[in-house]
Amino acid sequence: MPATIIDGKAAAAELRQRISHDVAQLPEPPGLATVLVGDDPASAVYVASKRRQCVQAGMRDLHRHLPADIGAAELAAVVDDLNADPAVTGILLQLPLPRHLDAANLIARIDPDKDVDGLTIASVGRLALGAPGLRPCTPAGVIALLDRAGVRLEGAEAVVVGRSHLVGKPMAQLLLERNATVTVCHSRTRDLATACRRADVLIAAAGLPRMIGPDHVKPGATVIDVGIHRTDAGLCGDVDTATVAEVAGAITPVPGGVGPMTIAMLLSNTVTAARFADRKNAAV
Ligand SMILES: NC(=O)C1=CN([C@@H]2O[C@H](COP(=O)(O)OP(=O)(O)OC[C@H]3O[C@@H](n4cnc5c(N)ncnc54)[C@H](OP(=O)(O)O)[C@@H]3O)[C@@H](O)[C@H]2O)C=CC1
Ligand SMILES: Nc1nc(=O)c2c([nH]1)NC[C@@H]1CN(c3ccc(C(=O)N[C@@H](CCC(=O)O)C(=O)O)cc3)C=[N+]21
Repeated sequence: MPATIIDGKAAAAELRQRISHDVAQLPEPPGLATVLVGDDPASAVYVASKRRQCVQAGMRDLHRHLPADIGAAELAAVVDDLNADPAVTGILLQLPLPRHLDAANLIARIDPDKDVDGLTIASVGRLALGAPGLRPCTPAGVIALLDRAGVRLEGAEAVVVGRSHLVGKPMAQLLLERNATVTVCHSRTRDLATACRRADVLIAAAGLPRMIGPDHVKPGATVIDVGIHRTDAGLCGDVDTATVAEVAGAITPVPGGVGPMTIAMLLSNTVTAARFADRKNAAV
């Protein structure tokens, strides 16, 4: 029997409804500052989508578009401005940055309480300690999607392919927090297919088009495809969906899977960050 398709678009729409409701309860609308440097076409599409959904949820869109040749000091000053601006409750620095800029340095400047991408050292530390904080959007979206699909994580074998700061590593930590037994694979993993076949829940986030085939999947497993690639034949993920769907129990499509959940979680983090700001103001 072919796999159940996990509908990320529907899950994201549901989540956005809840977020709009939460926004309406806040004393002030949250403000999201998306920072786009240069004109990478894929980044422009994602940022446009984030901004549109931010406005639809009743939040303020405080976008900054900066030239590709902006200097590091100048961009740092923009981040400092956004940190200091009380109307800005969330800051997202869209990656990748042009090559002459050091992303790690710039991310480190973001106020952790406004870090809606969950990428600052403070956010990473809070996640590692299980302390309250802002979690990276894509892994948080994957957990929300698994919960909604009724996938049990406690005691499950979870395998994550990829160990980036943006996706793989925080994904592994969130799965661990939910009491899964977690294996993390990467480019130096010796026998990827064997490692992946352990998985009750397989998360593909390696960034290689259709690299996960039916040989990587235990019959009945849940397969979450984080990858996103533009090819001549359209969008595809890291999973060869058509063949894997014959083996898996459930699978996320690309598009319409993890992508929409990433943006919904960004909105959710922006609401959380606005609550942090409220609490700080109340304490003053
Ligand atoms: N849908 C969404 O919302 C999002 C989608 N993405 C997509 O997810 C994918 C991953 O993104 P990101 O984590 O940023 O990518 P990175 O390129 O930063 O990381 C890729 C990871 O995969 C590992 N890897 C590479 N090749 C192999 C291989 N042959 N076997 C096993 N592991 C391998 C790398 O290992 P090593 O560390 O050893 O180099 C690395 O850890 C991309 O397609 C990206 O576009 C990303 C963010 C959000
Ligand atoms: N600081 C930072 N934070 C990020 O979260 C971040 C980033 N940089 N850089 C790039 C990746 C990629 N990413 C996606 C977001 C939405 C979709 C998405 O909505 N995808 C739709 C399709 C959209 C389309 O047509 O391209 C879908 O899968 O259905 C995909 C990918 C966030 N990223």
